[in-house]
Amino acid sequence: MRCHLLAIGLGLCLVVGTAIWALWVSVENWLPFSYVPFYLPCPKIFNMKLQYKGEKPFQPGAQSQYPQPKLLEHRPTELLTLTPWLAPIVSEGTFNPELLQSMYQPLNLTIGLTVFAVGKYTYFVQNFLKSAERFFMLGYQVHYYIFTDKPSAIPQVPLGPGRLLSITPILKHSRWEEVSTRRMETISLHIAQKAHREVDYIFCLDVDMVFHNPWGPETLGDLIATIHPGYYAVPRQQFPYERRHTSTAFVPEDEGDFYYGGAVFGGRVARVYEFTRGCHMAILADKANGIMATWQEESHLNRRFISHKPSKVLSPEYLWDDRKPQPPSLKVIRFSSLDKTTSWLRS
Ligand SMILES: CC(=O)N[C@H]1[C@@H](OP(=O)(O)OP(=O)(O)OC[C@H]2O[C@@H](n3ccc(=O)[nH]c3=O)[C@H](O)[C@@H]2O)O[C@H](CO)[C@H](O)[C@@H]1O
Ligand SMILES: [Mn+2]
Repeated sequence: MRCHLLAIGLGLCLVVGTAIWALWVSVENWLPFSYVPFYLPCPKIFNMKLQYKGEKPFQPGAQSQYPQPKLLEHRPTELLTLTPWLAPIVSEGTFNPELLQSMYQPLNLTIGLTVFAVGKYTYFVQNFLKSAERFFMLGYQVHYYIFTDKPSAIPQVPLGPGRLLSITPILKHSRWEEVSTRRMETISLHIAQKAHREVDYIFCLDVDMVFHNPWGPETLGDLIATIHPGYYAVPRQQFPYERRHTSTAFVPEDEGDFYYGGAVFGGRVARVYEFTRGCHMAILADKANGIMATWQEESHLNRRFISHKPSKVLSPEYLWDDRKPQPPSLKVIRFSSLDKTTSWLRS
């Protein structure tokens, strides 16, 4: 009798258990799919096929009178001029500005420039823009894209003909690391939503910097990286790459070409879209694991440039630091970061 009762009891438990499980499975299927907001990289936009502004055929320019290039001439500069994957390294003396101007000007190109000014960093916008109006891509159409949490704090700087400025309001994140890191996400979304229809090339620059000398078409290329002024003379083992295996930005000791700065990168708008989107995905993966890379998006940028080599590399002329004396190997400083009170700015 007791055996019978036990068997019935067990059977009942089994039936009830199965019923509860079946109910849970069906309820789970009914529940709407829920994302944690940060993990949501806007799937709709990322799956869109972008219709870019239109390919410009590259045609030889009109100018034919310029100094002859000589194969046997000694090196044009003390700096390396070519990477091992045959990308040019741009520095003074490696190019003829007039020749490049005559080749690129007829193409009627539009160059985008993204700058972020969140919180107290709006303080830098005036000098950044004034200096850009003097030196950045003169003679080309330029579209400045300013991202800020305080549009009213963006000063009116007179712009030359063919030069436009648009302001996109963004949220202020409380931690400065987050502000800096989120740039990859914002830039890729902005390219997908707008910039891919408006510009041919796009540069993404820090705002706490000023132009001191011309920045022209020598900087144009598919994917552009810039050598960081702090690490151009340092062995790769000492590069401040992310060294934790748990991060997607991890770089082993025996890998890496140059240490690139997060303050200057760019290229053809389609390539910058892919690049920033890739970095953003990697940042999201880290975020999911509770990791912030050592140098935030700069660590991810460096990781990505190892597997997605830049087609052109800018020398530290294009990313200098005013606190450092100009070394004899650099003939000009074109763009340089200001000495700033970091604790005040980031507070
Ligand atoms: C020498 C040095 O230490 N360089 C690192 C530092 O550069 P920086 O000290 O140059 O970083 P930063 O303070 O300039 O921040 C990067 C940019 O983000 C924007 N911004 C940042 C914070 C903020 O509150 N509001 C705002 O608008 C702004 O455009 C700024 O130029 O930090 C970066 C973070 O990615 C990189 O790791 C750099 O390697
Ligand atoms: Mn900076």
